[in-house]
Amino acid sequence: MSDSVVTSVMPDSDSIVSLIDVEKSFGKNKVVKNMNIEIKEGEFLTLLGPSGCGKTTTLRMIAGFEEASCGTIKVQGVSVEDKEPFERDVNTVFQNYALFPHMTVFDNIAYGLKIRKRPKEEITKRVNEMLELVQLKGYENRKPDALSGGQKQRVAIARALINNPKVLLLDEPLGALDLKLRKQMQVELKRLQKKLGITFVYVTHDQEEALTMSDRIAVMNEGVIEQLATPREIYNRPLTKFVAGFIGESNIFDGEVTGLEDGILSVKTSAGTLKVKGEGFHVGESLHVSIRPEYVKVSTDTVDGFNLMGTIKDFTYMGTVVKTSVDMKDNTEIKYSRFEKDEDFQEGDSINIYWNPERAVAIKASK
Ligand SMILES: Nc1ncnc2c1ncn2[C@@H]1O[C@H](COP(=O)(O)OP(=O)(O)OP(=O)(O)O)[C@@H](O)[C@H]1O
Repeated sequence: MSDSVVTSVMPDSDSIVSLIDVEKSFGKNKVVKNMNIEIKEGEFLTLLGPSGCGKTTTLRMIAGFEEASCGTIKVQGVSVEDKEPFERDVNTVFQNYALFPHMTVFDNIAYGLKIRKRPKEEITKRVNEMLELVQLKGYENRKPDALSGGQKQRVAIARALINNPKVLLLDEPLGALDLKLRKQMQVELKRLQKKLGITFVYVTHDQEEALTMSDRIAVMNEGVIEQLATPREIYNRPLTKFVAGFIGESNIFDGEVTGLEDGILSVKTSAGTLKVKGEGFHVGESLHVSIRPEYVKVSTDTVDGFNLMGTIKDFTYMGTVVKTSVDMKDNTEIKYSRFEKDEDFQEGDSINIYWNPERAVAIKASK
């Protein structure tokens, strides 16, 4: 991976979990490659990426359910290779809740303290605190079967939190919930994490969920971290073509630098010429340019530095925004979005596309 990704890793001093050159292979299949992450105490860090990119495997290595093929994993500065999962100061919440079906809510939550043989009064007090925390007071005598998906997940979270872990590992914890409940639980979980100050390492393939909840996101692709940064940075300054395409919606062009002036690059693409702000590029260099649909502007006149002509294909009403698709001469499609339909234009109209070059992102072709 690039140097710039490595330098965005936080210093070791305030990290609670460190992955240093961690790799994992199943047979000949290397599914996690050269992974370096420093997770800070109290941080909400999300591993985000498409199915099969190695998120769960990474989480399972931190938890101790999977052994790293090489590299070092530290929790609170101490290497955990030789420690069993229960000896690590981490707890895991799974997508399928993994509750004990024959036990009541109370007993499920109490489980971690019971196996540690804590006094009865302490267990009752702590379980009641947890019930309050996850808003399940009154449900203590129910069995998991008599709970909704959201309630089951709250029990799973309470059960994981009762031991006061330093780090909570969450593997797609909201994956089984319907959209509305999922959104509600996202807010609840984030609030809970802030309130308790516990470090969360969260796995999801849902980019919107990651953007909403995380302090930082590690975007993974084929076992590699492509970018590790804040949601805002990831959204506004994607470092690779993959990140630009995976997070939110983007129009992505492949092109070549034909000129540069005051930090603005002129770029030739098969759809036409365009402008983008970019540093560290030279004339003749290949690159990708990414522009979000909300920043694309249209005009009947040509705009200085741009020669992106297209024909409006259709308008799609998306609820809050109207998305317009434009056919370009190279058979690619550019999308732009507005809160309301642009009354000046109709399907079939020829238009010029342009944008503020500072809103577009120049990405090195090697990435
Ligand atoms: N025990 C195993 N044996 C062999 N291959 C495995 C094993 N566990 C995972 N893999 C493979 O490792 C790769 C990464 O899997 P992993 O579950 O970490 O991906 P993921 O990003 O969490 O995906 P998803 O979002 O679908 O859960 C996949 O190709 C998977 O098939």
